[in-house]
Amino acid sequence: MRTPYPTMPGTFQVDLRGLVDLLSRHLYRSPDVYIRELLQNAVDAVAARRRLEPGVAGAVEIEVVEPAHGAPEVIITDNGIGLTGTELVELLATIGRSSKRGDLSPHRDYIGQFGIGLLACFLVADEITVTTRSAKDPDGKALRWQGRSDGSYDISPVESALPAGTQVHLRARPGAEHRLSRGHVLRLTHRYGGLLPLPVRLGSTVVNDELPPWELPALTMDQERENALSYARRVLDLDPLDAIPLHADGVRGLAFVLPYEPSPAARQDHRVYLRRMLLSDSTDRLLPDWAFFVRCVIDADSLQPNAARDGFAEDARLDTVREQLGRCIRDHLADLARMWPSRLARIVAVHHAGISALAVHDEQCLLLFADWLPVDTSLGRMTLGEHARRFGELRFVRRCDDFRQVAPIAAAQGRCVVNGGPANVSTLLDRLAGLRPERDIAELDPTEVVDSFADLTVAERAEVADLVRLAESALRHHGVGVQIRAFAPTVMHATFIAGEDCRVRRQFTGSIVDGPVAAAPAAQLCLNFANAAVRELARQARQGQIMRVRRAVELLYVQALLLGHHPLHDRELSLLDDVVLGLVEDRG
Ligand SMILES: Nc1ncnc2c1ncn2[C@@H]1O[C@H](COP(=O)(O)OP(=O)(O)OP(=O)(O)O)[C@@H](O)[C@H]1O
Repeated sequence: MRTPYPTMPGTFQVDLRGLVDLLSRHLYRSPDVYIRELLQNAVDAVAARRRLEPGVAGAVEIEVVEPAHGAPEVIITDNGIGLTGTELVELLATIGRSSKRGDLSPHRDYIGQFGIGLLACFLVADEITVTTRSAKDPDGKALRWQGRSDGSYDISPVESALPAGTQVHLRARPGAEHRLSRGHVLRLTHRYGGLLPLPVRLGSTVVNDELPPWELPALTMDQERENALSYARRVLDLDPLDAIPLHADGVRGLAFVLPYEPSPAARQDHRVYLRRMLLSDSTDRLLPDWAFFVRCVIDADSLQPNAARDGFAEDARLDTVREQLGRCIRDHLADLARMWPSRLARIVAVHHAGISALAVHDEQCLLLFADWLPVDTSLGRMTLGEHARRFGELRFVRRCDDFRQVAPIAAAQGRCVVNGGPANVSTLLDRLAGLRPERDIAELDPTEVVDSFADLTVAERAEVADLVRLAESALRHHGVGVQIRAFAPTVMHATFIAGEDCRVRRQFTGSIVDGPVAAAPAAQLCLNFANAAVRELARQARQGQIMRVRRAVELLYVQALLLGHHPLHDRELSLLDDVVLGLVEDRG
């Protein structure tokens, strides 16, 4: 009995339509890559011929035929190695077979390697016609291979004598006509082949008459920089803050410092060429993550493209190049610090958030940028370098809330306290303290600020004794003690002083008090004797205005909490409500 399946060993069949669909939907970003694949095959074919005949001058010609009726056609001709009959069958009619791969690794002279690039033509045409004559066989005839998107193909001899090389002919499939129009092909050829090192002509126009920006003639470094900056303006539509020359193993290029702060989550859209052929202008992961403030243009001849050709394969070589490119950027910035500090200051002003993130992990970077990083202080925003020049020692608080509380008091005393609250700042200051001990950088405990307040004289203490007693009894069940000192600014009635554990307790339990009221209060309300209203309260306390004084103290307590950005919990809200009600009813 016959089985419904073959019992002999078989070979895989490929559904070409399915494969083309896969390429167009999942591998390539756009059907326009067909021009890139054709150009790349032509350039590789010339490279292969040069291995055979070293002096040969390669050339690529593109012709677009736009008939009045009917679909446009594109013909691309090269004077490369060409193909023999056997190679036609083996290479063109076998998906995944490539002449450009060595046994183990891809050949360094070629851009292609996967043996699927030609299939990209099926994204825009139903039929590919390749007419070719091999340079390896001078007496051989030219051959024509016609492949169709249903997977069938024919090979036939060509009677007319043709020079060695290959011609690929495409007719636009319905719906893809615009992709084969002259204007579109010119744009694509210019985009993908604009820097190719052999002449590429479309009709009589040479498409690639430009040099890469890093090869433009320049007599001075300033001219070199100007060349790079004007390239960025013209080609990338970017007005960069600076241009950084890039050199790595088999890689040349430029990095442009973005004139705006990019989101750290944004892709790094780099423009990358492989052997002078544009792979993509939105390649990610070419630089270390920290370098998100630059956009690069590079040409590589040592890296392997990925199959989609929109970037490079993640391998050890890319790791090395990434590291080397990162070093170029870092060295350049170090040069700026020494020679053009104002240029560096402009860069840091725009990108300090990114640079701080980098400096957290990178000691050298921290030392390099430390003086240029801006920080908020009680005396205004300034760079760490300026701070060091003006104040010597640096004291910082870790949290923005502490800073808000301490800053007005410190400022009134002419004291410079740095806000370590924003992302990375206190981590950087901790690291800098270790790396540069001579800078005398240390954390300031916000409760220490009270130590700088003036103590009252014996007479003044007697004057405020009743107020202290009343205030303590009003705030005891909140776990808050009371002191009276004199401090600037005089408009400030009071400040709330709480250590970190008290703050945490407040945050999680809504109360400073942990269980029964503690013997020693965990936090202090420090009333300001230099403030006129507080002195008036002391007077009223002496006159026995108990309720009025209690209400005012409760109000000052809530006000001090708000000034210190401590969230109000039910206890304080109802206290505030009570005070307001008292005022409205005039119970004071
Ligand atoms: N213009 C050409 N001249 C000579 N040989 C060619 C030409 N175009 C294609 N070929 C041959 O056909 C093979 C398959 O081409 P294809 O573009 O599909 O893949 P590839 O260039 O080898 O690799 P990749 O998929 O990475 O582009 C090539 O390896 C090459 O041998």
